[in-house]
Amino acid sequence: AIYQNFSDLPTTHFDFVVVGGGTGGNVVANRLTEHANFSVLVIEAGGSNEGVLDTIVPFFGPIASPGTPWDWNYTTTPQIGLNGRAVAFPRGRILGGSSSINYLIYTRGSRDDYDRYARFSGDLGWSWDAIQPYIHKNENWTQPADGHNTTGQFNPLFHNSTGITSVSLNGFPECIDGRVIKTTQHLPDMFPFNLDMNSGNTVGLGWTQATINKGQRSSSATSYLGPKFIDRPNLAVLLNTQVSRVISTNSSAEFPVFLDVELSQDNGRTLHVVTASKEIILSAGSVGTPYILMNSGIGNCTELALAGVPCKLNLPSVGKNMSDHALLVNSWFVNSNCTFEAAARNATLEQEELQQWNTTETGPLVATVIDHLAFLRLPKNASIFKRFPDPSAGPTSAHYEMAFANGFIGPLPPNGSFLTIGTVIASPASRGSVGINSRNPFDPPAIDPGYLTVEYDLFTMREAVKAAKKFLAAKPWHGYVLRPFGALADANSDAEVEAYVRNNTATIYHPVGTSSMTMKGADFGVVDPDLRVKGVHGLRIVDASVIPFVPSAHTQAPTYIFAERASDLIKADWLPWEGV
Ligand SMILES: Cc1cc2nc3c(=O)[nH]c(=O)nc-3n(C[C@H](O)[C@H](O)[C@H](O)COP(=O)(O)OP(=O)(O)OC[C@H]3O[C@@H](n4cnc5c(N)ncnc54)[C@H](O)[C@@H]3O)c2cc1C
Repeated sequence: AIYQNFSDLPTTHFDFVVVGGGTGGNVVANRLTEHANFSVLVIEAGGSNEGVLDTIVPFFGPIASPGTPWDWNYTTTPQIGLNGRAVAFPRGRILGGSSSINYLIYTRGSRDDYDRYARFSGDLGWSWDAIQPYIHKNENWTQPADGHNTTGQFNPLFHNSTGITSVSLNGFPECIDGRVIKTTQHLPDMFPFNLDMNSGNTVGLGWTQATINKGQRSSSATSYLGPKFIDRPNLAVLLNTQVSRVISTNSSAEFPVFLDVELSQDNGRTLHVVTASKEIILSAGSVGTPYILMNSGIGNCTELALAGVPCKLNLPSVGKNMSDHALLVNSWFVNSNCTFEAAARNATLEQEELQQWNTTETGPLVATVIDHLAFLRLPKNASIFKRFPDPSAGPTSAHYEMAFANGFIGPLPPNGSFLTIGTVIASPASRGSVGINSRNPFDPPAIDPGYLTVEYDLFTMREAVKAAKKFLAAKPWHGYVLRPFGALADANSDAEVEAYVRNNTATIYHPVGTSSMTMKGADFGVVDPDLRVKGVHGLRIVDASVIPFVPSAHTQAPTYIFAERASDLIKADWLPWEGV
């Protein structure tokens, strides 16, 4: 059941307490409550996702954040690599977490990404081959909303309908689709067509797959906590409740045991405690999880002391090692009346589209704004590799990504129709952190993603912009693309492109690694390969923060995959006789 008020909870004692009802947390809550003997409480800072239109209509993904009630509304620290700019850093604050406010793109990552996780953690269970059952447990492949013929747009060999979260191709064609695909035929060496970037090989250009169920967003709230599951008697979900700390009952012991969770429904004025008898699962995401650890005295003791927080366990990697995907939104004026702007500049048409979605769940609003993605590699002989090692996981991972949209993304300029190619550093070398400045857990953390602080990343984004220009110089775009929009118009020489990159780059919202998994016994990292927090008992982490390197992919599917395996690891510890 779902509870709004702490005082309505039938008990304050549960087997497992899951902190954060987001992407990873709701997977664990679902899988653990498959066992009638396990009681689970999920604590979520945000409110219900029910009826929140901006989080239901797939096309509205970009307006679900930033600056909305469903976003934590964080801002980064001033970024040296971005000429001192601080940028918005959205994180979902609503049941479903970031899976309720993201852009719905479904990409698993590459074989090399997972094989690197396995090597790095010393646990073969994280390898590409080993995680396949967890992809199946998560994915429910679904027909697109318009029921169109999907032959040639994906490879059915790599999909299945046995899982919980719906995934489909976009259910509405965009007017640029033909041109995008034709360009792969005109420039096959640089932009090869990839029938399915979820096959283990991400490289190439293909059709977007997205977490959409017949025209509606499929989030961890609508899927893992959907009607089939939410009424389980052993599952309780408490909304509008922020966890401030986890508390140990024997902090002087060599191995402190953390089983109490401190929480508040009024920003810290009133504090309550709930208790787990088996484990606390931290699933508060790449910002929330390390921040809860630090507020609990688990982190770099010197830094905790500066913030006035008494240290319980010196674990210096907490909050460090963040890798995120920097994004640059590049737009061009185009000669078309068939872009997003047609409706965005016409209130009547906009209303009709919403009406159509409302009545039949068809039309332009059933699709995410991105119709194609390309994951691409720098040439082997790129000059940067003389000075920097290749940070990608291997040949099936990309160095950079391009995301195609049939219009402008963001506040609309007064005139014109647009084409947008977002360029992304898919395998960045820069690293950032989540830090603590205050002993009040309800104050925001200090988020420093360190964008473009390594020269390799600047080079790669520069080459990505040049690649986008080459893409649009191909024949299919002749007569369609008119001219670059904004500062892109003046970005011609390498130096000018680099200046444009520093002045305009922000994030595509994929931070990972702030509670990184490392080998058992390693003297760095935050969790072991079974995702238990090093040096304590009672705490496990199940969210994107454990992923040691950002994959060559958008990060929701990897988070689901990690959480599905994590659920089996937890069951293996508490139900060993079931042989999971
Ligand atoms: C705007 C945006 C667009 C994105 N687009 C895409 C995309 O198109 N495709 C894709 O694959 N990925 C995308 N991502 C990334 C992807 O959604 C995330 O990587 C993934 O959802 C992270 O899952 P998580 O479980 O780690 O965290 P989350 O899903 O963010 O869950 C964390 C939960 O914990 C709660 N929480 C945090 N702190 C506390 C606390 N102290 N007390 C109680 N609750 C707390 C939060 O409110 C939240 O519900 C996007 C992300 C954003 C923000």
